[in-house]
Amino acid sequence: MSQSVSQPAPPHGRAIALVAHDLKKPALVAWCGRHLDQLRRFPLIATGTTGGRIQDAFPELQIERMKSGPQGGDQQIGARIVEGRVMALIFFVDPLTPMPHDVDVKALTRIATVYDIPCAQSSVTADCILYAIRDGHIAVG
Ligand SMILES: O=C(CO)COP(=O)(O)O
Repeated sequence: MSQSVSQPAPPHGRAIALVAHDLKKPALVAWCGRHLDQLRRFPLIATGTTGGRIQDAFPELQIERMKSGPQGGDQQIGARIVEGRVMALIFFVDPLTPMPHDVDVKALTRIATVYDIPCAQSSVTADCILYAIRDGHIAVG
């Protein structure tokens, strides 16, 4: 008879979306590492490559991965925002490298603004968003 191993229930409620351009991925992985206790309490979604990097570094996190950003992943996260399923967007943007999918990047940050979703583009601002969630200033559900 096999022994059942109890898994923690997956968190529910609105997600924290995690996205980073290539040169910023190490900074986002490091940021996640500093906030594992808080991040594991929320559903996490990410663009494909970003989510893979975070998952590799922290296998204990449950991350729903979209397509890669240039393949439509930014748009998938934008759609989740429109559906009311995202409470914060952590998007470490590389402002110095031209992106072939620049329109998608703009569309994602634009739709976050349209829906008044807190959006952080750096570690310090991402910290502020987590403090705001912790202190009840951002609705989780
Ligand atoms: O390009 C991105 C955001 O615009 C991120 O996509 P990846 O996480 O797939 O690299």
